[in-house]
Amino acid sequence: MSIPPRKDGIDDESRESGCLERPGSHRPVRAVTLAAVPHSATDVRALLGRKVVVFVGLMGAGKTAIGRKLAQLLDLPFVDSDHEIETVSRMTIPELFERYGEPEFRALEQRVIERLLREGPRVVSTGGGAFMNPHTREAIASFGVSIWLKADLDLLMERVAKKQNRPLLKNADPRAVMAKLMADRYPVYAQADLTVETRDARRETITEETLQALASHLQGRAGSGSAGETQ
Ligand SMILES: Nc1ncnc2c1ncn2[C@@H]1O[C@H](COP(=O)(O)OP(=O)(O)OP(=O)(O)O)[C@@H](O)[C@H]1O
Ligand SMILES: O=C(O)C1=C[C@@H](O)[C@@H](O)[C@H](O)C1
Ligand SMILES: [Mg+2]
Repeated sequence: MSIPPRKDGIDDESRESGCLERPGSHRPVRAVTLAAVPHSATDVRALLGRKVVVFVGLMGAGKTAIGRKLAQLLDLPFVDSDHEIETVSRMTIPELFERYGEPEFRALEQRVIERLLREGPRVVSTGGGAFMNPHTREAIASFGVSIWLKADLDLLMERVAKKQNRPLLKNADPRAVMAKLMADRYPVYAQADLTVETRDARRETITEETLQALASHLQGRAGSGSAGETQ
């Protein structure tokens, strides 16, 4: 009794040698799948040139945590705009909101981010509302590559519950506030050059995924085609 042919029509010898024969041809074709080769941080740093990497997204998405790690990989300085605002004003963000109100905070945020963008290649993590300012968006588009770190509501709420330093969430129903911010802001964040979906995974994992998305985006600009882009 002969062994019935496999359903895929590939005989065992061809499968083991990795060689298939095209129907109607006698030229063997090697059946190998080329795995995508990950880009090194050094390559990505070179592709970046003078551009600033800018993280945008909602409170708790991990802009500060992932931005800092990505900066280490790229061997670039890291600046968090919220921290920079606190340094120049010598006040905490809750104090700034309380004493001067949100519009003053937003004006200072715009000035600080514009300065950071002009100071040369670096990784900048912005505060959650920064990208909603059209002037800031324009400046980021001129000087930087923007990355939206996108997260779902449960993850954001789990993360922001740990600290009480976010004035917008000082509310009886912070989850409803966050849901409203998602509805208002996600269409604007979607204008970022890249979107990286984040989740409950190790910081190193999300950082590596971000590095690879950035590499694909920058390569797409240098050559043809791109991956991991929003638009
Ligand atoms: N991948 C991760 N795994 C575990 N914890 C994380 C991860 N990313 C961030 N966190 C934690 O979640 C919290 C929020 O992260 P982070 O401060 O980086 O968010 P953010 O986007 O900068 O928020 P904000 O806009 O309020 O500054 C922090 O306590 C941080 O340590
Ligand atoms: O989402 C926002 O509007 C904010 C986020 C924080 O990073 C701070 O910039 C501030 O609490 C406002
Ligand atoms: Mg932050």
